[in-house]
Amino acid sequence: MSDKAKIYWTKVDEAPYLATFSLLPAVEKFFKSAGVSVEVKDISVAGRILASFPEYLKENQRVPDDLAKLAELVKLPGTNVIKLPNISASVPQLVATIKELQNKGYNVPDYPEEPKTEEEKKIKDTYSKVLGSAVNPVLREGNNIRAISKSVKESAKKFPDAMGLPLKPWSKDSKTHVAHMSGGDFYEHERSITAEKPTKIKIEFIDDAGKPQVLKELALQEKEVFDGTFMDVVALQKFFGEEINKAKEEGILWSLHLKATMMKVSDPVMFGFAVKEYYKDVFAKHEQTFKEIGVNTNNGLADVYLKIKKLPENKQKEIEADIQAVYDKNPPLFMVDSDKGTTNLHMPNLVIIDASLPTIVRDGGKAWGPDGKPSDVKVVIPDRCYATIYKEIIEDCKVNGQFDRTTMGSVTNIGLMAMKAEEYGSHDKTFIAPSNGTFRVVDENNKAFIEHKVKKGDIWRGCQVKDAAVKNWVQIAVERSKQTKNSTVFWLDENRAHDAQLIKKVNEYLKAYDTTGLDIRILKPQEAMRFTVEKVRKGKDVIAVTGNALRDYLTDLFPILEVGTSAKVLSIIPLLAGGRVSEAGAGGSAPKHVEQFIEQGHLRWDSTAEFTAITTALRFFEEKYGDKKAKVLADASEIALTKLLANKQWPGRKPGELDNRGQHYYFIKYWAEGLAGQSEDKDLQAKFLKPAKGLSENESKIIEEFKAAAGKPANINGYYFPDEDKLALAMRPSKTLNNIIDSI
Ligand SMILES: NC(=O)C1=CN([C@@H]2O[C@H](COP(=O)(O)OP(=O)(O)OC[C@H]3O[C@@H](n4cnc5c(N)ncnc54)[C@H](OP(=O)(O)O)[C@@H]3O)[C@@H](O)[C@H]2O)C=CC1
Ligand SMILES: O=C(O)CCC(=O)C(=O)O
Ligand SMILES: [Mg+2]
Repeated sequence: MSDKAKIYWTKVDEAPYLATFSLLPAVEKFFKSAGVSVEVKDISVAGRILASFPEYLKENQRVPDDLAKLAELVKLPGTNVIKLPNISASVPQLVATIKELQNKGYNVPDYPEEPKTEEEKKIKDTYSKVLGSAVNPVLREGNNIRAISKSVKESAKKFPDAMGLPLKPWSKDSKTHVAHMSGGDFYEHERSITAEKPTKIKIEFIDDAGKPQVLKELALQEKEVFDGTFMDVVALQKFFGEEINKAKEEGILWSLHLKATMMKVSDPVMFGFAVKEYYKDVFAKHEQTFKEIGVNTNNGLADVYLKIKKLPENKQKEIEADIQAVYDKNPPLFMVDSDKGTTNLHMPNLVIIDASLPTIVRDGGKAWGPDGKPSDVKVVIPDRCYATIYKEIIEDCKVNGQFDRTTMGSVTNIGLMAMKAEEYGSHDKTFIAPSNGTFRVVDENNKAFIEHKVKKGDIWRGCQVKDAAVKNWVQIAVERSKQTKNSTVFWLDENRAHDAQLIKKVNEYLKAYDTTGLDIRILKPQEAMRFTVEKVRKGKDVIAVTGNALRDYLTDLFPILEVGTSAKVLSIIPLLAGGRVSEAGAGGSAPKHVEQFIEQGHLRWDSTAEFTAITTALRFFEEKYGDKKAKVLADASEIALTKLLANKQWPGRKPGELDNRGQHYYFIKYWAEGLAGQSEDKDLQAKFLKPAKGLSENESKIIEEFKAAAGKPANINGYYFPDEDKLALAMRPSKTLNNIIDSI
């Protein structure tokens, strides 16, 4: 194999980070046997913080900026990355990571929430680049193909209730429903243009006294789409208030579903308004105190609990009692952890719409209440751009009942996200109106093509999509449609300004292909959901071609319904420059799994997604360079996964059951057996004969060694920045297995 044979493996956070310590040592050995080397790149929150502040660290504590390096690499033609899910950090997560690093002797600066000096402003600015969705938009330099592989789908049909949690029945009289705004939202205010030629533009704010301020200058490429919109926060808060009252009358839980991680500037602010509204009696009574101690509602109720620690005990008690009184008056909140009293409004990163909505649909419209019991729930999704898709599927379930994993079809997603498309590019173009005034987007001649009159506090957001990204997205959609002959739906709404621009492009670019005999259509998101749900209920497969946010939403929703978890999804990003990113799954980093691992020594993280990413990364070498060894390795890894699924060897939820480490063992065993059993490549066959024999003969011994280590707390001395020596020991408890792997 050529010297290009390198795979970049990302070091991330939480459960997939832990899992890597067991899986990667074996993967490195297998890859090496085909001449493929593995280079680990650290994109964890802790790693990114350390890389951002070299001047604060001792020489031996400094680390390279791996994300910046990867950002360059994904723009080169031969780059092959295996990307695992990483944290898109909220402020509370960032602060917790900083604290952990400081406690371990890394002198990184505190996060200055309200910077006063120039130095503090600089620090906050640096941290803002670590916050939120800071990795994915940078690495995803291509559009996304997320699908469920045949073997995974087959296995879900065979074992419908054993993969993830089972689907629960819906009742026709479920009171669960989606509530969204009817005006004043991003949907209503959106304005959009397509640049006819390369154009320099400015986003500016002019206050009511006429004083202008330039917020951002940027250059649009030819045929690039730019849109601007805003959320009227007075309307938003009024909407929250009304829906809180209605949920009380309806006797159901109140829940809020946003994407405060990916939409790191706009959504925490919206979240903050919900906190202020739900706990408004507390905020009214303690307004002055909260101001003095610097409570920031965007960080959730947890920030109140954190900041009141500065107050005398009796004052703390009074505030805590006032918070309790709110629960007696208001509808019960959707809970994140009812045992610990953690609510939906505790922190902005706890309930994330892509993962939270599917579980409500999966659970028959029920969500956990403060009493620890499942209950009907009001699902509040303020903005209408995407709320209607969930409305549609929930109403459909009330009429047609729960889906059936044994018969339902599959939804593949072709998601637009290349070149920071749509919401991904909005972070540095989102602004909170500093006063009443006007946001204007002007061209070189100072001619405004977008103008929004706003009130103080309104949230203004700009997005872009480059023409090359859209062209590539249409191309992938057509290719997939041709390969599968499945109905292919572009989820675009002609009544949304941005979508109207995209519809023109899609219609134009489709003309370049012979689409005879294909079913390609453009439907509004709500209608697209109706169409898709109807098809999948009949066992038909559908291709959903969507923008960035719907990519995110649908790639958790359908996999969770179809196969129990988005961890079993195959994600490939064909990079525009010619390389490939194989993403592990479509879900996140499962923080609850880490908690369980630390407390009970059981890691329930399912690595199916990593296994599929291993295969697709190897296939890249096969497809691009015709590499035979990579092909043999890829074939064997695919067969290994099929065997693993046929034997139901994925992690159970409780200690004593197979966990992530055991799952890795079986994958490695089958992979080695596959290589030893094939004759396409004699070298590989010879190399794996002995390890395959060892892995097979020692099965019961290895499983015993795993069992001996299970069920006890795992001391890894940390969460965001654990002791990696301890972690390696905890994740590799079987000496017998380690010896076999080390001998390869
Ligand atoms: N690609 C990326 O980089 C992504 C990163 N994220 C980040 O992940 C974090 C957590 O996000 P959250 O919204 O809680 O979503 P997650 O997908 O991490 O978790 C939701 C639930 O899904 C289940 N789950 C997810 N992955 C697996 C797996 N591999 N094996 C078994 N179960 C799994 C778990 O269910 P149960 O607890 O019932 O076992 C988990 O609690 C956030 O910091 C977010 O920013 C989120 C999405 C994508
Ligand atoms: O970038 C992020 O914040 C997470 C994105 C996500 O959830 C996804 O891509 O599925
Ligand atoms: Mg997602």
